[in-house]
Amino acid sequence: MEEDNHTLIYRQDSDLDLSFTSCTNTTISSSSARSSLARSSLCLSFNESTRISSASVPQSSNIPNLHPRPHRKSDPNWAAVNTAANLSSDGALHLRHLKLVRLVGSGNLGRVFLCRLRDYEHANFAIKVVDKNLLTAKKLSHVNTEGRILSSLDHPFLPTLYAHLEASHYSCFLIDYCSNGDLHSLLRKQPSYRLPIDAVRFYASEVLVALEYLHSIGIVYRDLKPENILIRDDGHIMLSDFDLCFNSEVEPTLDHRVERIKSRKQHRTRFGRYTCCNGRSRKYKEEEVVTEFVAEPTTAFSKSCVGTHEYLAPELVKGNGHGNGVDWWAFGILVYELVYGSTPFRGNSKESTLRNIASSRNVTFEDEPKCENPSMAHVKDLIEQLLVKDTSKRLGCARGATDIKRHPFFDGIKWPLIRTYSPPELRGLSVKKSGKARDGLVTVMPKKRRWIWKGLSWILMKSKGSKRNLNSNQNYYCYKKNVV
Ligand SMILES: Nc1ncnc2c1ncn2[C@@H]1O[C@H](COP(=O)(O)OP(=O)(O)OP(=O)(O)O)[C@@H](O)[C@H]1O
Repeated sequence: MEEDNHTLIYRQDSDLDLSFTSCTNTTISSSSARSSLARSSLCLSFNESTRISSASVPQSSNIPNLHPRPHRKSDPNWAAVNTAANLSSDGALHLRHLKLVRLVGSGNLGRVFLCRLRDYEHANFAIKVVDKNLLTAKKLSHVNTEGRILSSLDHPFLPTLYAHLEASHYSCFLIDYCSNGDLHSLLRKQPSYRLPIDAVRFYASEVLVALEYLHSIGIVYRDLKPENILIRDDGHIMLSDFDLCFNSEVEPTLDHRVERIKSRKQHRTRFGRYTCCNGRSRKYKEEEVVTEFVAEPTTAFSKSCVGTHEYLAPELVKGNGHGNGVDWWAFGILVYELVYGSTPFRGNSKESTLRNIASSRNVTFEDEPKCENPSMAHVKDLIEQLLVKDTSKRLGCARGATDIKRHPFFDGIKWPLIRTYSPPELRGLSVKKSGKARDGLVTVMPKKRRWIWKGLSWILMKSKGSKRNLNSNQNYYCYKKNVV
């Protein structure tokens, strides 16, 4: 048994719970079961032997020790798991501590069950059970990749690995349970399979932040699609399925960019009040140096053909090697699908879809009645900039999410506060209110509080005596370099 503060690795099969097999006939929960139309991921190995990046091959089957997880320290699920482990005679979590509730789905590698701790009914977990006897060496290496990556994550929009249990020929990962199923099933419940534009912005923003985190620790995800975006009970997302990821080096930088801002010049009057020049408001263009944190694995390189047909980037289809850009292409396809209910290059067969992606055909949008909503124009522009076939011109490839966040489609989003935004109200989505959520994506603060915040930030700026501010693009999560 190995244990650190956060993960308990069970190594003995003394309490092997054979209900993994007996549970398979249980009905799949409708909220979390994946729709039968879900698209399966593709993993071709014909290219892999030649020039695959060494970082993409799992070096060992061992899950490394976890780094501290500052963002989930106060998570009550951790407390429940630790309590169960501490009460055990050897201080370890075992399969016997868990009670399987029902099967929620099956994938390429294994089955996922909803489970609870036997002595604590209030916390739901998902356990992914992999029967290693049934897997080929290639699939086993995917399980190892998934385990290594899960053990390195610490982000609200990514799963927390509470325990990795090895029992006989089963490998089990205990992670967060997402009661609202996946975004693909949710999309199927909407009229014309489309989401309202504000809901698109909500999910796109959360996915963007999750991808930003993965890239900042050198992980290229490669399997972005609505099927892999799970929805937690509070309505926020959790990306899942890390078996197709690959690792790369990443060199973080702090970039300085000059931004022209509009401001109103103000003078202090002798009465001590603020007023505008000549009593009228005048706009001045000012320049401000904005410091941005950029950590994008621009040197990532792999030749394996993995992903899901409709979401594959052209460079991946052509098989000459690909890097970080495949995730930004897939992000463009995702946004398109959320807006239009289908993917832009889909053909009558998988082959014709691949041909459309590899062709020089650009993304097109269906004719719509004239729409007054400026967000529609913005979202189309965002999609066009992401679905650029030439990676050197594709938005995100050079500086990652930092550039994408500045796109007008995301105007008004306060990135550091993203977790506090209320999820959209959608058919088929049942959200447990935490009481802390803000209403709407672009929350307007009461006037009095706005002024207090402005005052505070002015005082902070003065006290630092610096002309350079970090703008809202800065990353607030704990950055870890090459932890995987
Ligand atoms: N944490 C979770 N909470 C709720 N449902 C989950 C969770 N993880 C997975 N599922 C569901 O279980 C099913 C299987 O998930 P899993 O990740 O094993 O398969 P998959 O995504 O098909 O994997 P692969 O793409 O490797 O075949 C999916 O329908 C998924 O929606």
